[in-house]
Amino acid sequence: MTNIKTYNAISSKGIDYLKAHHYEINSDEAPKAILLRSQNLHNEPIDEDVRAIVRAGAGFNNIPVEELSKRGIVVFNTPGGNANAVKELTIASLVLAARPVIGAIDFANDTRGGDVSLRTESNKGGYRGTELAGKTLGVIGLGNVGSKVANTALALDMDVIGYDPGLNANTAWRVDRHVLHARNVEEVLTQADYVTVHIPLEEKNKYFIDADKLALMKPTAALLNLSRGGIVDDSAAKDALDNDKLRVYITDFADDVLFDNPKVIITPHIGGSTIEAEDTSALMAVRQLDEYLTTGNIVNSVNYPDINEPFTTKYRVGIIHENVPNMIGQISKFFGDHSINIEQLSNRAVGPYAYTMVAINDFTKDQQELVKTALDEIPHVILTRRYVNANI
Ligand SMILES: NC(=O)c1ccc[n+]([C@@H]2O[C@H](COP(=O)([O-])OP(=O)(O)OC[C@H]3O[C@@H](n4cnc5c(N)ncnc54)[C@H](O)[C@@H]3O)[C@@H](O)[C@H]2O)c1
Ligand SMILES: O=C(O)CC[C@@H](O)C(=O)O
Repeated sequence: MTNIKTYNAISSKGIDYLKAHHYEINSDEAPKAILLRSQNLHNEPIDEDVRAIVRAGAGFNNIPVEELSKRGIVVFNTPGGNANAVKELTIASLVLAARPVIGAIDFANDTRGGDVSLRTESNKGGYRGTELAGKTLGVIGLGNVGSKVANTALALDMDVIGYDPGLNANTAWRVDRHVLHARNVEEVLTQADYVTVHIPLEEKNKYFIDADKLALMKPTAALLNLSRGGIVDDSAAKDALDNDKLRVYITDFADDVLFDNPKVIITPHIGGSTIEAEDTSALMAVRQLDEYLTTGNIVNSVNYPDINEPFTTKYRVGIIHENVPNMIGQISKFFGDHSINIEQLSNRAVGPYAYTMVAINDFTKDQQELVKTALDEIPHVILTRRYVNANI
């Protein structure tokens, strides 16, 4: 049985799927894959036998992707699996930024005893808020979460301006045509009454919202961060709040500098914490993992290109290699030189890496042995795996 090591609370739907597909979980065997949520893997040794790491979730800044890529370990995430959950908490956060709901609930509870009705009615004036309708929402990052937030805000009668230079033909269609596309982030920051960030924590996005960007925002604006700690410079946000340059800051990421500030609302990283999102993300994760381990198909990898082909031959060889010239030539020559007939060859590259999948029907034991030992010797090949079609 293939052992999968897990971290964090993975939905039982995902665990049951693995068990039903002949995997064992956290046994004494060396693990072939790791399944996790927010566990920080940066300083953890990764077992020699590990072939894949799957993040049941969107953000993968807790995984040392660059180092794993050099070892041929495929890292997956589950894009969109929890986007609706984050969207809903973002909308709740918008409401909390517009109306003093938390203070009002505390006040209502404190009126216990005596003529409750009279006391609540006569003091509720302190809990008046504003409406979202007619205000401008700025959405930074229009991916799986940001596009949903932008579209939903339109339904709340907000004007929405979005910024995402990474949109492409496949992703832009998700954004409603009534969302205004900003040419730069400054346009969003200067115009919005509410700014919400939905971008990954990559090197280039560290402290993306810093003191300079905060200074561009309206002093009456609210800032929402349900992306990651580290995307907003929390100290700069605190300064802006303390100096009345920002009205309210709502974040899903606790930070010491933010506690005990009446203008801050902190939730404990619960954006994706719904039953539905945890089930969906875990199921996506384990299906992608099983598909890779049994067929070589790569779906939703963050470090290698996706190749997802029907497995119609008896065998396949998956070759992870660097994205350099003449790899397909050398790989095809290798198969030709050893009289192995290629039924189909797929190749895709992304950044410094590429993946080649070779489909084969007639494949003798000697040839299979040769592929295992000699194909890896081609310069720039990182690793080679053979897959056998159990249905043929
Ligand atoms: N709070 C939570 O529990 C929770 C849950 C899910 C996701 N997240 C976080 O939210 C992030 C976004 O999630 P998603 O599912 O929408 O990811 P996604 O990959 O679908 O979308 C991210 C978008 O951000 C854009 N982007 C990147 N850098 C940008 C920048 N500097 N300016 C503008 N746009 C930029 C990309 O082009 C992409 O379209 C995740 O990376 C994760 O860190 C948090
Ligand atoms: O797993 C979680 O609880 C959080 C997930 C979230 O941060 C994500 O990036 O998808």
